[in-house]
Amino acid sequence: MAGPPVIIWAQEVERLLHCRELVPRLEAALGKFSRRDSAEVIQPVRSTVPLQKHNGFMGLMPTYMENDGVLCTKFVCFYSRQEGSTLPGTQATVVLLDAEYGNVKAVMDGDVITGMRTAAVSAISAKLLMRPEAEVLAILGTGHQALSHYNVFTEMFPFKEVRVWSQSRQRAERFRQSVGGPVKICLSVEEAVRGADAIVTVTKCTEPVLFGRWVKPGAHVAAVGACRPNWRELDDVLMKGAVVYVDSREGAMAEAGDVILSGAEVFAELGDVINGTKPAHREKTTVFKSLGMGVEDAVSAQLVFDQWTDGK
Ligand SMILES: NC(=O)C1=CN([C@@H]2O[C@H](COP(=O)(O)OP(=O)(O)OC[C@H]3O[C@@H](n4cnc5c(N)ncnc54)[C@H](O)[C@@H]3O)[C@@H](O)[C@H]2O)C=CC1
Ligand SMILES: O=C([O-])C1=[NH+]CCC1
Repeated sequence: MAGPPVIIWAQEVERLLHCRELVPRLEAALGKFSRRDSAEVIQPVRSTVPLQKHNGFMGLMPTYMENDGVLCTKFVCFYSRQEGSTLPGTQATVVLLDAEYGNVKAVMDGDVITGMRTAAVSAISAKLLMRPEAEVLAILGTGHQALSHYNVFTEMFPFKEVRVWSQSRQRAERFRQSVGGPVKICLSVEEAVRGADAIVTVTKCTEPVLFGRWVKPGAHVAAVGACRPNWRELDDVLMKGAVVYVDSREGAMAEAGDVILSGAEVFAELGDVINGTKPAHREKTTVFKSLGMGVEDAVSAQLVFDQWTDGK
């Protein structure tokens, strides 16, 4: 008989999950996903339930990796909170199951996983699509994803300058104090992104905040917010002028307002580039439109579980 599930909360997940081990697993998972082989990955598009009364959504993200013996789902609730609200903007829980018995093996905090795997996938997009001589990184937004992206990007790339923009100067100051390295606070999006080689958009805005006319030709943009079909972070000029990569074509056509409303063509999935079936156009302006995938949570949770089981 199966034993009770283990519970692994945020501090433990944080201790066990590291970018250097996670990145190669995510690269492999993105490649497997893009092969569309059901023995490698079954991952339906996220089911999303509106939580109208609370101005939010619950996303359910199941994934089965038969060859790897990984069965997992994440529940993620995300909200558009009022300015000044002290309630969390995102809350996620990841559940790992035994595929043969169907019992739950582990329940773990999903916030640390969501922060780290999203930033790590954005960093993989930069590894593939950003110019190697990139020096300046601009981050738009100063919330949880901004922090995880700062940490992962500065660990993986030798940027000479990191700029940040927030709607509020106070939040930008708080962000600067919370990170381990130097950050230049910019008072406008334009000031932050002009001349930047890499731009990360991690805002909760629903209208475009990043305009193509400010973006340096050849820059790479990792667009992480705007995860609903009617939400935007990037304008049409940028979407139509760039080569657009996504994590999942089906996800992008169902959920990415920046893709759906601009009518921009999706050139490839990141997994196609990893598999060598589509080129990485580093010489052009590139956008990676990220929505987040269950397979990313599954490999992250399996890594945490394996480390936990090994008693690390
Ligand atoms: N692609 C993916 O895999 C994932 C995407 N997300 C999305 O990333 C975005 C950021 O998430 P978190 O950092 O967790 O949120 P957060 O609530 O911690 O931070 C949100 C940031 O957006 C800013 N913001 C809010 N409204 C804005 C507006 N109208 N214009 C400009 N900035 C605005 C806030 O000041 C804050 O800096 C959200 O849209 C979230 O849904 C989150 C998890 C995974
Ligand atoms: O992949 C994810 O966890 C999410 N994407 C959008 C909100 C949460």
